[in-house]
Amino acid sequence: LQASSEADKKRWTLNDFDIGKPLGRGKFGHVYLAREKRSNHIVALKVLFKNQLKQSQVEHQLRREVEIQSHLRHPNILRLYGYFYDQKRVYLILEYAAKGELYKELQKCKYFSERRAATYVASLARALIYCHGKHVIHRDIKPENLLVGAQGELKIADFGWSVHTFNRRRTMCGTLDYLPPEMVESVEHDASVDIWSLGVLCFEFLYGMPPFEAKEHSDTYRRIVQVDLKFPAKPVVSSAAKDLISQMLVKDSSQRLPLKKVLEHPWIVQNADPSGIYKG
Ligand SMILES: CC(C)NC(=O)[C@H]1CCC[C@H]1Nc1nc(Nc2ccc(C(=O)N(C)C3CCN(C)CC3)cc2)ncc1C(F)(F)F
Repeated sequence: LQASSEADKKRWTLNDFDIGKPLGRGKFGHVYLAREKRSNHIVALKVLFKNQLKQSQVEHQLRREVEIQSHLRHPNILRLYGYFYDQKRVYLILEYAAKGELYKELQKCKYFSERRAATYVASLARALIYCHGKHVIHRDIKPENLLVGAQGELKIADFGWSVHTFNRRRTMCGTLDYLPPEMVESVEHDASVDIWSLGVLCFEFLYGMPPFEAKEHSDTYRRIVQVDLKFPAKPVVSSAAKDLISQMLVKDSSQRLPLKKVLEHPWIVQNADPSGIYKG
């Protein structure tokens, strides 16, 4: 698509696109496969209803997130090419991830092999190092927010909702599982919240469930703030993987393993495919 410096330099309209099949439902509307007519470029078109955005007071957050997202350029971060709106809807022109939603793949496989998990964790660590380098945090990296590109590469695709779910609303409806202690206790937090969430994600990749899961929210809260980390006996997971997870799920955010050190951890070095692509 027209690589403009600002996503909104080009005035896009619906007429610029042929709309294809629906890809599924996002929180505030549907996502469609679409083709930009001039370039024949395939994209995903996310349609958000203005009245729903208004009801949930997310318009300004969406605007800020679109602003951030349109300036991020990384192979493991889903591109936002631009946006436009009409009377009732906002349309986001997004990169199409050909292999769909990672959480569905995780549900299907139950849990991933150590090589697959390590490859994904390494590519996410690289994406987060890039984001932190641009002072962008809260890339809400739970499985539901990860998509898979045509070559099997992971794409962080959460823009918008991480800010939305991140504030008090997340404690109302979104999953708590990924919240680090300082967010559960709603005290100051910084980029190290993403190290915690990556640790939670690594655990869920290997065991098929997040580490502090509990029936009641109050129990999940308690398990998080107490860092009640227990590794199940099954499936069998290497001690190197458990060591890495234990160094990321640390209550004191300043003591969490820095992302650069995550990439140097023996478990990652020995298991992650350097290309960031899991070849099975
Ligand atoms: C991160 C965010 C929270 N999630 C989302 O936005 C979700 C909400 C709905 C779709 C997805 N959003 C996107 N999805 C894709 N690709 C894609 C998705 C699904 C399939 C798939 O498995 N089917 C169509 C299958 C095909 C088989 N049938 C049976 C079921 C659906 C294949 C490719 N690319 C970009 C986006 C994006 F993000 F740009 F919008």
